[in-house]
Amino acid sequence: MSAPTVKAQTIDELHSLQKKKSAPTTPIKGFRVPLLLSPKKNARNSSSSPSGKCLDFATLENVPRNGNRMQLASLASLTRETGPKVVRGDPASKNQTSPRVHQQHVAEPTISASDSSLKFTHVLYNLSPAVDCLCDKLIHPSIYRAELYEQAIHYEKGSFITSTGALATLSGAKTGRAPRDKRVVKDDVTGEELWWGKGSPNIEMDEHTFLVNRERAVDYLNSLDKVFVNDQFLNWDPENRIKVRIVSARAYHSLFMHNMCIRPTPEELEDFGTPDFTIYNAGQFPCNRYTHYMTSSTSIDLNLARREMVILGTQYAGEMKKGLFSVMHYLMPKRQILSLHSGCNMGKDGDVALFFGLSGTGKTTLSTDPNRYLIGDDEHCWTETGVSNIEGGCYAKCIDLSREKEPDIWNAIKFGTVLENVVFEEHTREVDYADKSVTENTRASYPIEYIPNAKIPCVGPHPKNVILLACDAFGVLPPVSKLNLAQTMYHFISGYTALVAGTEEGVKEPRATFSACFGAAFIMMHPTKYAAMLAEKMQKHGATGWLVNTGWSGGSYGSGNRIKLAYTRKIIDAIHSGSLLKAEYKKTEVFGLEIPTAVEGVPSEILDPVNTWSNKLGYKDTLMKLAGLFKNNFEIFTDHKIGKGSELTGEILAAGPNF
Ligand SMILES: Nc1ncnc2c1ncn2[C@@H]1O[C@H](COP(=O)(O)OP(=O)(O)O)[C@@H](O)[C@H]1O
Ligand SMILES: C=C(OP(=O)(O)O)C(=O)O
Ligand SMILES: [Ca+2]
Ligand SMILES: [Mn+2]
Repeated sequence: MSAPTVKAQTIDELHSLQKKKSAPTTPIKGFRVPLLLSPKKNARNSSSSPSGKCLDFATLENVPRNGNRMQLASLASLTRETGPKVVRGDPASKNQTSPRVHQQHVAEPTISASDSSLKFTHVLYNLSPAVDCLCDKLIHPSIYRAELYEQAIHYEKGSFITSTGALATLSGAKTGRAPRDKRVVKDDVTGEELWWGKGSPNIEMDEHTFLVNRERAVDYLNSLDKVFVNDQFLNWDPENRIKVRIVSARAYHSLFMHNMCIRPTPEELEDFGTPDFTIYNAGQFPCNRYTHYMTSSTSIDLNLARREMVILGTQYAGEMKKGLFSVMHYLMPKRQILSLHSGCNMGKDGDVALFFGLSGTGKTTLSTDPNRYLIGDDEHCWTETGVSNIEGGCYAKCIDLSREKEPDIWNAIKFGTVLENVVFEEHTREVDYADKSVTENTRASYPIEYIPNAKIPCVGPHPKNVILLACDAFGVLPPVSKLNLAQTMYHFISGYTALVAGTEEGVKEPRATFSACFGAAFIMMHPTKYAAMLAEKMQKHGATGWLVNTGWSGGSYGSGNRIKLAYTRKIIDAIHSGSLLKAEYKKTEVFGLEIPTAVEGVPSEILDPVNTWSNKLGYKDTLMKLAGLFKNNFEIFTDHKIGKGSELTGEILAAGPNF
């Protein structure tokens, strides 16, 4: 589970991985991305520096509750009265002669002032370098995106425009999340409310250490000439919408969150007010590993009481998205709303399906279905009235992406899309999606409206089908099984998948992962809390549970093959249409799963995995091995009750493998 890191030893090496040196075609001298901004060697001393019209950072408490002013407090140091002066706009902007500042009090320099209080930090707010208030004119999203492109290309090495117009970026040394470096402040309240200890993703830190890291991040951000501030929303359910602010140092991060969160209208931005939650992303700067609770130079720190998150030592953008998801996993259940690590789509008749699954199991691929409306690919809420997407964008894996198999995702990779860690051909700027030189975890982040069938607003009625995706690299789980409620709960709490480890390490043996609620890295309370809510909702609304293996068939990884995406799609079609509910079923040994004898468009012999293995003994051994892993994993849950009565709990315990 450790964070994927990049294979390069130096920054230059990393950057050389990104571009493929093909045989030279026509040498196009000087063909590079044109510099769209007026370059200034020393932006700080440029004409943009205002004279005397700047302000000190106020502390959070001192700031007027006013949309325009709040943002200037974003970088407040908690320990110093004076600090860098904040101005709005791009320091390199030509026409920016006297930036307007949004607070009247002018700080008197004091003898104790440090150098940082003498400098300016420019805030690019929901990116508009224009100094005038952006609220009085309609700003097209394309302008935001173009400005962020310009910032990235001009200032961030490794940023390029690909042949389809996407922004290729590098996330640096970290190319995946770092769950072991996540810390959560344990105080009187969270100590009681959250899930701590074995199996829990919440590793404790104290308030003081949080403030140490917060100060480190804020000082780093303050030392820069400019920072980006995004004010956006989470959750398409208007009654449970959360206001988030992201303060970051890179245009890449700002564009990523612009795509991933819900984008406010200019009117909403004007009335934005105080955010409910703030991220300080100082990912280029490490934490001090001698700080208490730190075990590496990376730290992702969550403080629920302060409603803040601090990121140090990782530039992987997914930390922000999934960090906010953790926050929702705390806030929503407190309102009796179930938060879900799932994709979600809806048919023409309004039938909604949820797709649960760990990373790489197919949530994004299978919820993005040209025949259905996409509600969202990764994070949802289920309330008394139905489902809502938490996000405003999608984050697709793009390793081996093909136009033919995943046309909607392919076509979404265009201007405005952030393409992380992909390799492209130097002259044509065509991306080679098969190339894993930088990482296997290559990603595309795009606004949800880039998918033609997106359902805007991203809400829908109660789900009819709950699909649990497992990518079983052992190759013993059936391609599809119909689950009763107890089995659904058993598999939901287990959260199984087995992927193959990094291919280059020559790992032959698949590695099983059990991640409670198919998202143990993100849940904040005990898994049974979410499971009980899911059981209650599925029962109430008559939803059917399904287990779909998107992994191996005909043998484990190494001898078998991954089930063809086209077959999985046929299986999913049959679930959606209701035809699979009426199929004929038989029960498997050991796992006791109900499997259909036929599915339209899928060869019947693959439906029972035993048929696909030529080595029958090998099949049985592998099946027993997996069953044992399930049993071991479930041990920590046997003492917990699900829901009010003990009946369901007993049924759930009995719903696992029997041997
Ligand atoms: N049978 C299959 N079902 C689903 N995905 C498959 C299948 N075979 C290969 N894949 C690939 O597996 C990956 C699934 O990733 P993705 O949908 O992004 O996962 P998630 O959103 O759950 O993290 C995609 O790259 C997809 O092309
Ligand atoms: C973004 C992530 O989610 P997923 O792989 O589920 O799409 C992640 O786990 O970093
Ligand atoms: Ca995802
Ligand atoms: Mn996904």
